Amino acid sequence: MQATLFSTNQLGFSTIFIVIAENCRGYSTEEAVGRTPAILSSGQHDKDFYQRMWATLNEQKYWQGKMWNKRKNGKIYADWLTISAVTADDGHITHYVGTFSDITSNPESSAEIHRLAYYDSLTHLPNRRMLFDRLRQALAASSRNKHYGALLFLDLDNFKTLNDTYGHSIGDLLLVEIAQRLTANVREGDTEARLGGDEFVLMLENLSENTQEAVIQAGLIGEKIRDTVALPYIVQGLELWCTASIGVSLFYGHESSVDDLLKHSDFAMYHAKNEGRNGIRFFDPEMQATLVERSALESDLRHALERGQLRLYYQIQVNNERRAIGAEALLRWVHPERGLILPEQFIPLAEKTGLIVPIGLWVLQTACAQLRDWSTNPATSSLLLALNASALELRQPDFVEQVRQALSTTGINPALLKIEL
Ligand SMILES: Nc1nc2c(ncn2[C@@H]2O[C@H](COP(=O)(O)OP(=O)(O)OP(=O)(O)O)[C@@H](O)[C@H]2O)c(=O)[nH]1
Repeated sequence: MQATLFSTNQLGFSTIFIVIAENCRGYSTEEAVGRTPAILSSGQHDKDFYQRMWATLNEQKYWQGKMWNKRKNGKIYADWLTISAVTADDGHITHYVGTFSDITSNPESSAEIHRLAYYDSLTHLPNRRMLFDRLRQALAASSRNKHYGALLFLDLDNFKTLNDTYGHSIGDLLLVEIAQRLTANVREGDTEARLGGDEFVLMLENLSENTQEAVIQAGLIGEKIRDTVALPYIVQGLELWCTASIGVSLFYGHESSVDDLLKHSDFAMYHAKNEGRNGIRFFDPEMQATLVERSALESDLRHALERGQLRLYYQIQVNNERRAIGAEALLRWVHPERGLILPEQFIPLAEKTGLIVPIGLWVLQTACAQLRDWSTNPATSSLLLALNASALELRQPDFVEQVRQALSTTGINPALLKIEL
């Protein structure tokens, strides 16, 4: 344990700063004498901390506690600080004397030092340094497993106005709430970090091996994050609204450096700001085009049902004697501009957006209606009809009820309907 004795005048300025060890936190005796202990200040303690310390010192003439300090080389460490106020005969404080003892090697302090070095003290999210470490590991993992990853750069919109309107401490509380929402909305294993100010980064790993799919995955997660951030917040009884602009770049192995990736996402985020904020922008123009195309398709898909653009085609199945024994219902989307769209192009989108549930219900009702029509004709009345349902539909709590209702409304023989996963 290294101890350093110091003495200051009433205003806290050092008159003597005696360095017992040869080298005090990197400062030589010549450098330290005449300076205040504030040269060791790490910026980790807020105004309140110092106010409380001075109040105790002046009232009780004594204070001791742990203080996070900074060495000359910038490294943060823990000191145990003991200060006594020295008084004259009439009781007024003439100066202070104290000792610093380096307690960095205490296990508890080491853990805290790690936290200070790698985590943001306001939100407790990983900081820039931790993000860069994780990003380096993620690039190495991506180069091994050949899966894409993505870096999403979020900057809150007009946060300065919010700070100016409600005050910095409300702004701080909002930043904490936003950090919690980010954490709740990504998968375990993904990293959410605060770079500082109103800037956050999400690092997604293990996206698809296929570029287009990875773009769509990152775009969907970006949209989910954007929508989640935009929901209202209640902070100290105030209802606050805040949106974020998001820039995205994908990574694949070591194709780009860590610095470049962050720059790319930042650059894309500025594009999102310029386009009116509360938006998502990919760094790569082709990826952006994929995202725009997917968004257009999604918005069209939302209307496809009500506009009667979905069709069920029936592929007849025959037995060895080439007699029809059943049929499989095949779903197609007849898009007014794009023509016939196959399920593999729109079912994943329907599943990700939840549209699969109303679409699945339509398929079920349409298939049952078809069976009812077939039941009136002896040539088709015993045909078995098979249709596909997605796992998401089966997980709906009212799925069984919906099937029961479709059967009873149409009055068909349930044995003729086959639902395949
Ligand atoms: N409450 C709080 N505010 C911070 C903190 N760090 C930075 N800020 C403030 O966050 C604001 C960031 O503003 P900018 O991102 O530059 O601008 P903006 O108002 O968000 O506008 P756009 O980014 O252009 O949408 C500034 O007013 C900073 O003072 C912090 O830790 N707490």
